Amino acid sequence: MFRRKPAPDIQLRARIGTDVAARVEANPRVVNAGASAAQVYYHDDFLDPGLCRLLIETIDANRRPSTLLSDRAGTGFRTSESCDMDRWSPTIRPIDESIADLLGIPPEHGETMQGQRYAPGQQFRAHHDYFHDKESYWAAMQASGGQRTWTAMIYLNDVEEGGATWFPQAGIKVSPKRGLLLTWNNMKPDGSPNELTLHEGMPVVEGTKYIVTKWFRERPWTVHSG
Ligand SMILES: O=C(O)CCC(=O)C(=O)O
Ligand SMILES: [Fe+2]
Repeated sequence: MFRRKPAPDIQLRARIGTDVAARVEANPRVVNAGASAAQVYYHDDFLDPGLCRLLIETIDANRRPSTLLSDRAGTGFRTSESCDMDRWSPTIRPIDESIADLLGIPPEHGETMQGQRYAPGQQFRAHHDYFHDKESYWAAMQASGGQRTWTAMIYLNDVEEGGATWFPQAGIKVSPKRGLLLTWNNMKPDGSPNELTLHEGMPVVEGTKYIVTKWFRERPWTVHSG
């Protein structure tokens, strides 16, 4: 009898999941967040305060309303402001490379680091970072490096109140803390999308929240214009 082989992209995603998890598990500064439903880890003080401040200044100088890939979400879904960080700048590049090195993923797989700023009341409602292959954007994403595997986020400041990153189904809530890097695998260990990685950036109540986010693709990321 024939047993159908898993598609190659599923195998690739499974391998990335295993390799990255093994690498971060072996890093004494990385802590497993303890979710059984998803591979979630954090690293305290990943970025020093001076660099956090510099990134905040860059975000403030370049911010514009955040956008969404999905055509299904309504207004109010992602109300923050964002900007792309220039990966070739002498300050951003080493940070980019250190995140990639932490995970053991080649830097070329990383999308441009994105800065985000949330004022009081602003939020990013519950979503998945992986691409849904039924959505209209999928063909373009597949052509530009394929599925998103791991996400890495760094909180650039402490926030007076609110602004936690909440994974309601995996049962994890992380409060912003300057320099803390949070990372998770958007795929399951078998390489299929992990729906339990659903997460949201909860509304900021008091203060301003600044983060940078990197999404890693299964293959090298390429920008397609037009
Ligand atoms: O702001 C947060 O805590 C979450 C941000 C997020 O989910 C994202 O940028 O994909
Ligand atoms: Fe997200």
